[in-house]
Amino acid sequence: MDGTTLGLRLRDVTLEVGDGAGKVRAMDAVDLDVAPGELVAVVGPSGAGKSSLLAVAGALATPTSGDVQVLGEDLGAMRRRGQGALAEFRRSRLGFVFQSGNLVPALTAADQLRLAYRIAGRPGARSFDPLPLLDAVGMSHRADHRPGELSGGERQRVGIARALVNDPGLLLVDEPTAALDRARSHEVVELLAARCHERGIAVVMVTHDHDVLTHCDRVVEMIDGRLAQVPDVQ
Ligand SMILES: Nc1ncnc2c1ncn2[C@@H]1O[C@H](COP(=O)(O)OP(=O)(O)OP(=O)(O)O)[C@@H](O)[C@H]1O
Repeated sequence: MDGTTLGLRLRDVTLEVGDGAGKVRAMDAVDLDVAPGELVAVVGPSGAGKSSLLAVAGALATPTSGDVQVLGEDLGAMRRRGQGALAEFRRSRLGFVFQSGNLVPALTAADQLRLAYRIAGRPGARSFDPLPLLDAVGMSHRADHRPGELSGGERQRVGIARALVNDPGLLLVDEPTAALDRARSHEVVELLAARCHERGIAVVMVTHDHDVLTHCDRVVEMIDGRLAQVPDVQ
């Protein structure tokens, strides 16, 4: 990827969901650029279209119109090559972090990462060592713990490490602090920002938590499907 390739580029993206009288414009003429190594927060009221934006950027939803480029790849063109191409792109180039970690209950922290590595189709799955990544999120001492034996903040940190196993170019993060207290929320978003800046990952983070915006490079607000920059929210 050259220096000018954006992590995410949305142009005039509209997404209509539902049918007939229930049809809703979840995204309305949205433009957004996210550079490599930039953490952009998306705020806005419930139902504004924030999750829809993540779904479109993550190739999980097809926009009604407009252009979506991820890491220089046109998702529309990729979709025309087939769902297999999109799924492969998602597995190999994108990372997702969900509310409360979304971990597999039966697996240890280390095995969560091993499984993700295998699913991502990375080479040498047998010899993959999850410890450096767990260490990077301050969790190597909990490598053998299952999610039920971890705190909310610890689960979220494992979720972040898991999202990084495929070395994603674009990380999509949905309400990472929803289950956390204030101190843990800061810790988790600080960690995301550090990883984003160190590794040059473009990050889009949906949040209701205005406390953590100070760690973000830029904040945009969605209202009724439309996106606006938020000046000086920090
Ligand atoms: N499958 C669907 N069918 C009909 N309407 C939908 C569907 N999915 C989303 N919507 C509507 O699209 C709009 C945007 O939803 P979205 O989930 O993107 O909002 P959000 O900003 O993420 O909300 P929240 O903060 O509550 O998670 C809402 O009005 C929602 O009700």
